[in-house]
Parts: sequence; structure tokens; C-alpha cells
Amino acid sequence: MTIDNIPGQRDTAAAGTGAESGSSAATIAPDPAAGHGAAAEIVLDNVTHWYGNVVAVNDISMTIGPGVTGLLGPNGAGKSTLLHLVSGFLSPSRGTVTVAGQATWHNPGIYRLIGLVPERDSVYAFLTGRQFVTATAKLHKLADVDTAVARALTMVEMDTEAADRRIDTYSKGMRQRIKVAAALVHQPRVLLLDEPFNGMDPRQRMHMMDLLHRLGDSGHTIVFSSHILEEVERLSGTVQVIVSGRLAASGDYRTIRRLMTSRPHVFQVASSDDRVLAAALIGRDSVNGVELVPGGGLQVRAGDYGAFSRELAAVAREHGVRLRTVLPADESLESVFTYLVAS
Ligand SMILES: Nc1ncnc2c1ncn2[C@@H]1O[C@H](COP(=O)(O)OP(=O)(O)OP(=O)(O)O)[C@@H](O)[C@H]1O
Repeated sequence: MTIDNIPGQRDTAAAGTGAESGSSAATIAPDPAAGHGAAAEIVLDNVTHWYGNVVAVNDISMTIGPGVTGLLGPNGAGKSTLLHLVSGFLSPSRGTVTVAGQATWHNPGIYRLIGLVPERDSVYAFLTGRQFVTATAKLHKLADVDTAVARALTMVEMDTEAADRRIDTYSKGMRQRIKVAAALVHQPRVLLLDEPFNGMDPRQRMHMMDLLHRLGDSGHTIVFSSHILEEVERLSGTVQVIVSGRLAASGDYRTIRRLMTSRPHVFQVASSDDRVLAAALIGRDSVNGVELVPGGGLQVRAGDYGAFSRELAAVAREHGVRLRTVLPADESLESVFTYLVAS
């Protein structure tokens, strides 16, 4: 399938009006008032969301334009909450979220612009794939349901005999693809995907990456969450790093990787012989400073994360010192990085 088959740029469904939208791009006139004429930019302005007294999203501001953006962060960072705020399923406790200039909360019309692929398999397993996508098309009150369903199935390459099999016979990758088809059936400009690659094998991942690339290249605004740097690197031009509900970094993935690996880092190190280790580390190129911490352990200032981790292990081995803990001393990018390194 070519990019031309993906109807994002030409999507002209009647967002915000409650009117029926047709499914054939050729039959619908653009409605710039509904935001379809302009790029569907997502803007978060000082957004906070509490669940009771848990702050899931903490004063985040960001702008996401067309193309593919990765939302990267460890479990519990606030990625799903952020995606649900953008979809209009959650209200910001503070701040505003807009898509194509329209507030997403209390604005059912925005659903015409947005497709959400949730993390959980929120699909009725007894339906066939085609029935599931058809049900979604009907919920959107599309004028030509059959054409819209056929187009969505083609986009995810599920226009095969599989479309008429029950979803409980599908592989993980097929289930994800049918969810994407349902999210795309009304030709939204914005597609949000929560951990779309979870549980997929490498071939299924490639397939999904290819699909998202094509949608991004055709002018859609695609945002997907992930806790795996490699996925984000391979797919997205822009990365937003979320840690503990806050925006820890944003930029293209090369910038993010550089930030994570080559900025100065402070580590708390505990070992079987802190004095010997301190003396040995102080002469090393990757180390800018070492302090013995009263009560035990060392605080080490390192110029480069990668070089320091390699040297630390080598120095400890050379001097017969056992490392007990090595922790980043500050809780921002370092914690993301150690997390990513471990994953
Ligand atoms: N319905 C809820 N009620 C109370 N706390 C919640 C609720 N949903 C999420 N949280 C909390 O909000 C924080 C952010 O959760 P969220 O699911 O948005 O993070 P995430 O980055 O998507 O993580 P994961 O990948 O594990 O889903 C976590 O501390 C989580 O425990």
C-alpha cells in the first residue's frame, strides 16, 4: 500500500458539528472551522492531573505537531494519563489541553479528530475483526460504513480472510492492528497509541512501525508511548521523556540520547572498601571529583556516564573492591537512563 492510500491529509470529517461524516475523502468538503484545514497540533499548557492525592501529570507544557512523536518513560511515569488527557477522556486538574486549537475536555466533537489505541485489549473477543471495526464506524455515525471499514482494514493490512475470524483467534499483533483499524476508521488527524508494541514479536513490531511511519509521513500527528528507548529511536523524530509525571526532556532522539549519556552525572557508590576505591578513581579520566560520604559510601562526579560505568567496573576489579550499589544521585534524567539501561 502506498502513502496515498492513507487519507489523513484529506480527512474532512465534520468534527465538532455532530454532523455525519462520509468515509470517502472525495465526497467530503474540508471544514477548516473544525480544525481539519490546519495541522492538528496538540498543545498542553501547564497541565496537571491528580487521581485523589496522586499527581500523575505534573505541570507539563508541550507542543506536538504532525509526524511521529514518542512518549518515553518508565512504568507509572504518567504516559497513559497524558494520552487520556489528550483524547478528552480525562479532565486536566489544572491547565489546558487543545488539539487543532480546540479544548479536548467536554468537547465530544474532538473525537472526530482523534483516534486512541488503548493499552488494554478493550475489544469484544467474540466479534470478528470486521464486526469490531464496523461497530466503531457506526458509533461515529459514518455515512458509508462499509467503505470506511474496508479502507481501515486495508490500512492495517487486515483486509484478508482474518477480518472475518473471531478476535479471540488473533495473534497479539493482529489484535493490535485491528485496534488501530478501529481507531482510524473515521480518518482522524491525530492517532494516539498507548504502548502499541507490548507483547509483539519482532516481525509484528516492524509491521506496526512501518504503518505508523507511513501515517506520520502523510501528515498525521502520531503519538505513541513506550518505556523502551530502542522503539522510540527507531520510530520517532521527536521524543518527549516523562519521569514521575514531569517532562524530563524533549527533542529529537539523538539529542535525548546525548543528554542521557554525556552530561555530567553524580553517583552514590557504596563498596567493600570506599577509601581504596576513592583513591583509585580520582586519577581516572572519566572522574571529575570524589568525596567520601560521612557514614559510608562515595559521591562521584563523572563527566560521561558510559565511560564512567566502564571505568568503575574495571577499577573495582583491579583493586579487588566489591561494588555494592551504584545509584545516580539526582532524580531526573539519570533515573530514566538507569531505567533504560536496565530494560
Ligand atoms: N485511576 C487511577 N487512580 C489512582 N491512581 C492512578 C490511576 N491511574 C493511574 N494512577 C497513578 O498515576 C500515575 C501515572 O500512571 P500512568 O498509568 O499514567 O503511567 P504510565 O506511564 O502510563 O505507566 P504504565 O506504563 O505502567 O501504565 C501512577 O502513579 C499510577 O499509579
